[in-house]
Amino acid sequence: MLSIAKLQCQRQLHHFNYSLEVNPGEVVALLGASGSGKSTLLELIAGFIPASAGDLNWQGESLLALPIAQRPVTSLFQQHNLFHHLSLQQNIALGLSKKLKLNAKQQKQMMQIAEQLGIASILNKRPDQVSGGQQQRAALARCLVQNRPILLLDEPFSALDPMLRLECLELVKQLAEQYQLAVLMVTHQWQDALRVAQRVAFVEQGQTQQFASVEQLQQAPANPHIAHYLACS
Ligand SMILES: Nc1ncnc2c1ncn2[C@@H]1O[C@H](COP(=O)(O)OP(=O)(O)OP(=O)(O)O)[C@@H](O)[C@H]1O
Repeated sequence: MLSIAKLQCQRQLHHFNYSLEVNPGEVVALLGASGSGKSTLLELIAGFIPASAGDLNWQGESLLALPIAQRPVTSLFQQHNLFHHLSLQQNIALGLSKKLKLNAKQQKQMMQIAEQLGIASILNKRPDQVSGGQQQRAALARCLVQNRPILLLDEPFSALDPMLRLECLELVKQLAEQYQLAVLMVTHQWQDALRVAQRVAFVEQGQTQQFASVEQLQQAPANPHIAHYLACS
C-alpha cells in the first residue's frame, strides 16, 4: 500500500499537509481547485521536492530517503511526456534503457504492452505523426515497461476529446487491476473520478480536507466548498 501520513512541505508562503492511502490495484483521484496543491503532492511522492515532515511509505518501507531514480514511481503528465525527435518505440524504450538497447525479454514485454494499448502498428512513427490519444498511450506504455508499482497521473487525458478521454480512463482502471498498480490521478473532473476511482482525496489550501470513497464524498461532502466543487465539475 502507498501510505501518506501528514506528509508536509513548504513552498514559498504555502504549507502543505497530506494524508491518504492507495492500495495496489486501486485508482485514487485527487480533486481540488486550481492551485490547491494537487501537483505538489505528486512532486513530493516522486521526490522532486523534499518533505519537511510526515511519512511516505510503500509496502511499509519509507520512500523519503530514496533518490528520484530509485523510487518505485512513474509519472504521466498532461503534455511533454515524449521526445518529439524519437519514434514512439524509442520513447517507450527510453523507460528501460537510456541507450535504447533492449534485451529480448524487454523487447517482448514492450511489444506486449504496445499491443495491449493499441499502438503496436504505429511504433515507428514520431509523436507529431500520431494523435494526442496515441501519444498518451505511448507515454503510458513507457511508464508500464518500467514495472514500477506506483503510477502518478497529472491530468494526463484532459486535452483529449471526451470519447478518447473516457477510453483512456477505462484503460487506466484496467491496467491498475491487471498490474496491481497504485494509481494516484489528478483530475478536475468529478465525472472522471466517478468513472475510474474507488476513493477520492479532496485537496483544499494545501491540505487533504477529505479522503473518502466516491460515494461518501458525494453523499456527505466535508464542507460547502467541496459540495460546490462537485456540483460544478
Ligand atoms: N515550483 C514552485 N515554486 C513555488 N511555488 C509553487 C511551485 N509550483 C507550485 N507552486 C505553488 O504551490 C501552490 C500549489 O500548486 P500546485 O501546482 O500543487 O496546485 P494544483 O492543485 O496542482 O493546481 P492546478 O490544478 O492549477 O494544476 C500554488 O499556490 C502554486 O503557486
